[in-house]
Amino acid sequence: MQKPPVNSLNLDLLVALRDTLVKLEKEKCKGMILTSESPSVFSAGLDIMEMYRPDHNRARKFWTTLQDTWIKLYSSPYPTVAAINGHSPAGGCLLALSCEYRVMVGPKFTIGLNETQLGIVAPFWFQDCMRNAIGERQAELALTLGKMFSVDEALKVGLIDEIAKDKADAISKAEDFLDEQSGLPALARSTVKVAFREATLNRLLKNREADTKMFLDFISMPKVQQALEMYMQTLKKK
Ligand SMILES: CC/C=C\C/C=C\CCC/C=C/CC(=O)SCCNC(=O)CCNC(=O)[C@H](O)C(C)(C)COP(=O)(O)OP(=O)(O)OC[C@H]1O[C@@H](n2cnc3c(N)ncnc32)[C@H](O)[C@@H]1OP(=O)(O)O
Repeated sequence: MQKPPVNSLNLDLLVALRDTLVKLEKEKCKGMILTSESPSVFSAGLDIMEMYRPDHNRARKFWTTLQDTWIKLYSSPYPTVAAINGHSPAGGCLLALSCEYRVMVGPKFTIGLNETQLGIVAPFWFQDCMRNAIGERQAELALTLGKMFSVDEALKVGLIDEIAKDKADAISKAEDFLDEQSGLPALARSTVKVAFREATLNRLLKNREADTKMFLDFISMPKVQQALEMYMQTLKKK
């Protein structure tokens, strides 16, 4: 990802990500490493400006493109690794969680689904991804608190798989993971992957329109708009 300053996921970046994932699948990609050009941020998550005082049609397109991107990434037949070389809150954490393996550069960055802290709610499929990685108990604790994990905490709870000392080390560890996968029969590998992920995928596939409506209704609430405005001001003041 290369959208300075913080790889916030606006409609343009999501379209680019989705189209890349579609292309990789068509071209029978052997493996993908998702990382960031920024030296300190993997992705700041959804672009708050896409939710603040939104145009209804654009907001719908934004959300359905996010759903498409997640579905493509989560169900990709080829192996995927997140080389998390910076902070990874909310939607950034979702992207990492949707890969098969996570290597994160330590020690100073943070990762987690922090939505509760902003007065917004992580959608059920964000929650499902966290639950699938760290288990029901730890996911409930993390999501209700909107907890951002340090790299050590993330490793301990199973949110990431390995710690790297810098980006080059993260890429090298990610390549080791991909090398290990490359010797396996591709169809067997991808069938097992999709079997593990099917229930989570189907939950969104069967409820896409309801999920979109919930998002549009939610961001239309004056209280939510107020919370987003205050949050943007805090970020700008910083
Ligand atoms: C019942 C209801 C059910 C369902 C509801 C449905 C849906 C609701 C939607 C829920 C989903 C939300 C998922 C999300 O992803 S929300 C976004 C959460 N993201 C964050 O909280 C991250 C915020 N950013 C930061 O913490 C820091 O920026 C970060 C640590 C990433 C980097 O810090 P750094 O010091 O390097 O940079 P900053 O100076 O803070 O930022 C630089 C500029 O970038 C702007 N910025 C930062 N983050 C965002 C963002 N997410 N969107 C838009 N813009 C962002 C920041 O304001 C700075 O701008 P300038 O001051 O330079 O103009």
